[in-house]
Amino acid sequence: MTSDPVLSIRAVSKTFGSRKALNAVSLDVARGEMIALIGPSGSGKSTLLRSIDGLQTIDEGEGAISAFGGPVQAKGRVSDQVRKARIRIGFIAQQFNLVGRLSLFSNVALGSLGRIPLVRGLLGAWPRETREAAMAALHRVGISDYAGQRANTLSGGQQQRGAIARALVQKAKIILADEPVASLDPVSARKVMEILRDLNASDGLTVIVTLHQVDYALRYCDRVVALKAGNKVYDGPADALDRDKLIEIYGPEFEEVFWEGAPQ
Ligand SMILES: Nc1ncnc2c1ncn2[C@@H]1O[C@H](COP(=O)(O)OP(=O)(O)OP(=O)(O)O)[C@@H](O)[C@H]1O
Repeated sequence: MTSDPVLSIRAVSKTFGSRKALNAVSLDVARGEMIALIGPSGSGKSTLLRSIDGLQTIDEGEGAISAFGGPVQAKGRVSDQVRKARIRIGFIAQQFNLVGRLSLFSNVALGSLGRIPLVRGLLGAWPRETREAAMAALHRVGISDYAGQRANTLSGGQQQRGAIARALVQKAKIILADEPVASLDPVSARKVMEILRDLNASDGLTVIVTLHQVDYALRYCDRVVALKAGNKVYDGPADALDRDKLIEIYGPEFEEVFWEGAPQ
């Protein structure tokens, strides 16, 4: 890990009606970090991730988010340069977001849009470089055997790996994964987390992943950021997140957020 900041989040708030989903949250992320974003349901995790990708505007009047040194948004306005940042950010959602009637291969090749003309993508006339990149990405996540299969016939775990492969074809340097394992069985979930971890460790990708399973956060991530009711209540090493802190974040029922056993 180097200390180059790839993301800077400054005093970001987001209000929906009378509810403050984020309350003056600040966060710096260095290149090559793997961060778990945890917190109870409704604590603001998705809102923060979506704000980082410019998919969600933050409150007017304060706050700024930049990526790779360029602005994403500030004071309630998305920057007109947001595309420059977004092309290097891969967003992985809980519900896979593949185009069901297209093949896995086509879905992964779609990651190159933004670099090649849309019409070529729509016609499936992928340049050789894209075809090679798509197959390499499918190999990388271990599902190249399914390249020709329609996305809506793949298992959840395969679809999620496909979404990661698409981010690789996009040449993303940051992966924002919003509850990527929430709909998966434990074996598929672990595989997806291992792939994210490997992309982080071997390729130096910066990963921020929201998780409901705190044991996964502790096992796969070095740094944990916890939100509670829109406030950042923990930001530090995963191994310093002790029982008392977990009770503070989740309340006395905190053991329920562990899939495979809570620390004693
Ligand atoms: N588009 C929206 N309109 C109104 N309220 C919203 C909207 N998006 C989020 N919220 C509210 O903002 C708060 C934070 O939501 P968010 O989805 O960021 O939480 P979360 O921590 O990701 O939750 P979960 O773990 O359940 O996915 C919640 O109270 C939610 O109801």
